[in-house]
Amino acid sequence: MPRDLAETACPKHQHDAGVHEHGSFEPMAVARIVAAAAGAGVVWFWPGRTADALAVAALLFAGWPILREAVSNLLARRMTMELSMAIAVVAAAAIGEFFTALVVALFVLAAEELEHLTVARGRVAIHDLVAFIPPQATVRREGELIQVAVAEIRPGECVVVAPGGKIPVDGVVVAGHSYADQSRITGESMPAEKSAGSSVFAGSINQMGMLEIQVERVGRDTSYGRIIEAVEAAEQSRAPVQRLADQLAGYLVYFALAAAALTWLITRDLRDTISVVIVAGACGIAAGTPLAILGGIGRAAKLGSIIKGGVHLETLGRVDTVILDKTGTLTLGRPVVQELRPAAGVSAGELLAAAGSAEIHSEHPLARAVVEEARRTKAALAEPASFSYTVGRGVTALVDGATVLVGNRKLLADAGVDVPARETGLPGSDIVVAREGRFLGEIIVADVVRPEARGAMAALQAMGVRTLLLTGDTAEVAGRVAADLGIAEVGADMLPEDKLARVEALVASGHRVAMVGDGVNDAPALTAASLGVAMGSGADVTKESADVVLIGNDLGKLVETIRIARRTRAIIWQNFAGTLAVDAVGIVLAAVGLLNPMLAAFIHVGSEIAFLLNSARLLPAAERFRPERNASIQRATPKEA
Ligand SMILES: Nc1ncnc2c1ncn2[C@@H]1O[C@H](COP(=O)(O)OP(=O)(O)OP(=O)(O)O)[C@@H](O)[C@H]1O
Ligand SMILES: [Zn+2]
Repeated sequence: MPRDLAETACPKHQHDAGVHEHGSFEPMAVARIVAAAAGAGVVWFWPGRTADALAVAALLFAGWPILREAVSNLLARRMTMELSMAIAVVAAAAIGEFFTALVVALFVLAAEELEHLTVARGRVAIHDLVAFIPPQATVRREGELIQVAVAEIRPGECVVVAPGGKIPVDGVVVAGHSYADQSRITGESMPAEKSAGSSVFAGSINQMGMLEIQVERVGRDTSYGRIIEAVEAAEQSRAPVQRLADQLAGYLVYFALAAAALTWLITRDLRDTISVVIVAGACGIAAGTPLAILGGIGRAAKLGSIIKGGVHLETLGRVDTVILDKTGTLTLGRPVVQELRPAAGVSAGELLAAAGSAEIHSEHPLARAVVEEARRTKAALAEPASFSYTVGRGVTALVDGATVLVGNRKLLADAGVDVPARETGLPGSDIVVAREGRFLGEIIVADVVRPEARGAMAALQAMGVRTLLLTGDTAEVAGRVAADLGIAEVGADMLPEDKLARVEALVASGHRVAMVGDGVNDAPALTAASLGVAMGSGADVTKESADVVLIGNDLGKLVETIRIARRTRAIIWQNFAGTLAVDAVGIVLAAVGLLNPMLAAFIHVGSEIAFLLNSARLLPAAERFRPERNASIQRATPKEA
């Protein structure tokens, strides 16, 4: 069940108990760090029995969480860093090296605190998203304006948003004129003009005038709600690389303990043995990996790309083939009738009326274009008595007692209609129409290629990604679009099952395939692909089956999202390689007696923090609502209007 946005707006629900709220210091952790430092100071400056007693007390107090964690790990038969560090601390204390024990404990505690702060910062950046929707909104009920909780607003109601206010719902403007900053949803930094009929999104900021909005979606159902949901899911879901990271961290502990045993057997030097145990750190990968994934997903969300989990981010970073559907994906999906070509003895109006009537109930973009043109020219439309749709072919309807076919040449040919061959060089896709077995003529429909599509395809190719256009349209139209956009491979006249088979074949041959689509009939191919990408304007099923949704319908954002995914992968692998290198070198140095336990602890903690910060580079900057910046946009925009 989708939870309500307002309900989760309280950040308390979001954090698990172990993590500090809002990235602040926890007094108890600070007290333990201070105790360890003070204890170490006392032993160093005033050595003696009293100092030793104080040191033991400080050690018990400061080292308690490490010890407790180690014991619970031991009981759970899990090999962790806490366990090896606890062994080292206890061993050092046992041979009377209280200073060493305290300093190692100090390093471990400080590193843990830093780790918590970094991870918490990542979560704060993301929960800022949640807190962005105001809990209350102004609604018009029975003619009066009242304040209600956002959770209580229902679709169909009207909300009023004052200038400078945040838009709390997805909906359509019914009155007012303004500009909205939608950067949080679409990643688009230019404010968009809004007037009656415009769609607005929850999470955008109304910049200038009063807007009255008819509510379509509230809370988790809004585009913004889905972004939040995706990011939260990402926090919880575990990418395969995460399991690898945890395993690797476990092996490193075993390896360090084995190396320590060997060191002891050969050198009989307890200090060197302790150094070997201490030096190998793995939190840089154990904690750095989820942080990188969280950062990657958060960053993509800021662009308006919803990635539904770490596993998909990982797949996206390895995609080598991108398959695109034509209508709605490479084109705007709003085709317009260009030309009517009635057959001899048929009038243009008759052709359009027959086609328009048959298509009245079809949701297909081509059908909408035909119906729109029929309405615009006031053609005589009739309600069809029956209506059926053949996937990838077109519609068959009973209009005024006559069977009307509207679709491609195959539809008519299958019904035994004599259709003249398709002329080449038509300015768009052609729809053929027949009534009672007689060819009535052709309707030429053209769609506009998305302005960013060409640049996006070029960028994908530059990144070494193969692009492929698969469409149900004719080879001529498909070839023209592909040539225009610089796409090398084309599959035309494809039924949804042909697309599916093609995707499955590519996946089976070892390619990592992203399928980008928007239509209902793209859903199977999206599911079969290694990664399904849906356009935000697409059908709901398509968005459901997809692993990534491009809310802003911008193919350029797809390219940027792939870049983010690749960067995330690169950072995770840097951390893996770095950790292995530091640990290997450290263990060797410690075993041959070149490190003391404190230096070993310093190397352990220092390298871990370096890798953690490496991951933190991916986190999007925590951006709060900044009135100054928005005010300047507010002044700048009207000039253009
Ligand atoms: N309602 C309809 N009216 C007219 N023609 C239709 C209709 N439905 C399908 N067709 C014909 O069938 C072809 C394939 O349709 P389909 O919906 O499978 O396309 P698609 O593969 O999703 O297209 P694209 O790749 O362009 O998005 C269309 O190009 C059109 O010629
Ligand atoms: Zn560690």
